[in-house]
Amino acid sequence: MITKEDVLNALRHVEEPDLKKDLVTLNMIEDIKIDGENVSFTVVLTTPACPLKGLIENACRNAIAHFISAEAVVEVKMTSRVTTQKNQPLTNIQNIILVASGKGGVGKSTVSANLALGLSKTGAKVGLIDADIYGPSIPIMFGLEGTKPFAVEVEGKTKIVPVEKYGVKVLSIGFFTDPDQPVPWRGPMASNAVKQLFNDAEWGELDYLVVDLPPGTGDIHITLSQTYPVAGAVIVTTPQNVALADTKKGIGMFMMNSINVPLLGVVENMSYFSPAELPQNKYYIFGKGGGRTIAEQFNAPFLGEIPLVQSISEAGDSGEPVILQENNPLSEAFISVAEKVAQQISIQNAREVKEV
Ligand SMILES: Nc1ncnc2c1ncn2[C@@H]1O[C@H](COP(=O)(O)OP(=O)(O)OP(=O)(O)O)[C@@H](O)[C@H]1O
Repeated sequence: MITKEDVLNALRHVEEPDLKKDLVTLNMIEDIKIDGENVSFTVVLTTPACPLKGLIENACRNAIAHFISAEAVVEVKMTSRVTTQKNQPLTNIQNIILVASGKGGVGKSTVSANLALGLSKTGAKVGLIDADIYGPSIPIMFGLEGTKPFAVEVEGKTKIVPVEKYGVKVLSIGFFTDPDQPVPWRGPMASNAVKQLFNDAEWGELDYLVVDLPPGTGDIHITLSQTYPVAGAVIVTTPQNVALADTKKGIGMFMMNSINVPLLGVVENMSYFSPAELPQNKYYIFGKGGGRTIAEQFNAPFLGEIPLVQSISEAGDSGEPVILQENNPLSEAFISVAEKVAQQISIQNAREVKEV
């Protein structure tokens, strides 16, 4: 007769590849049911975006077959509970992800939009803050130009309600400014406006809150990093030397002692040009491999290459980010970036728990 103990003992042989501990020690096994030869249980992953889902499921099946019985009929249910950063004061927001770049125009907003949607596609609850005070482009990318969010009263306080589009809750500094009027932001004024998007909004429960920062290094970066415990920063760069030089400065800022934000990794955007009529051709017009080299220099994960393709810019301009297109290799490239970011956060959170 198979017992729950047998199942747990077998699953002690399955290691979570990123967290380097077995699934039982990590409390990832729940709801074990046994009926004769039928065994079922749930594996609780640390993110729905887990790229190792299939691998872990197979390892569980093999462990039951090997350590209990090859005759057992195994049902593995996969679910997830996103782990949280320690000391997170915004109790309903589990992980804040900053998306930054050394230079402007490298595709930071494009990556932010597709990253938020990629995380949401895998089943996570996701919010997106557009904190790019110099050129908020998220309203255009989400087809939300001219949108004015509602306000609600929550426990006697007025709160802004983020606008929900494609399953992601969005707030942009652009919802509160006139697109035709320049706003001469003073440093503290800009930081306070961005902080309001965090504190004075009714976000509800979020697994991930992606923040599209202004380009470069400035007040907003410092204020946010020092006010909220940020899960980490995703750095977007293009492969040219001029972009890479500024990228190093951007990364350097997050690594300063007073800021100390973990690097979740580097995304190289506009890695090569592929014409629509010859999609298999790759032209490395800005040089090759710069993003990967920078990631290696800072000992950070390389999260992927995104080509320069007309449809990415068209999708952004038309308010439907490219990741929404099914069976498009570009969508897959962005989903892979989202999975790797979620994976890095899980690793980071597991490390923090150990250190507490
Ligand atoms: N991989 C790509 N292929 C084609 N066009 C792209 C790609 N990435 C970004 N773009 C286009 O380049 C322009 C700039 O991109 P985006 O607004 O994302 O950059 P940014 O770094 O956020 O800029 P800013 O400095 O203004 O904040 C947009 O028109 C966008 O659609």
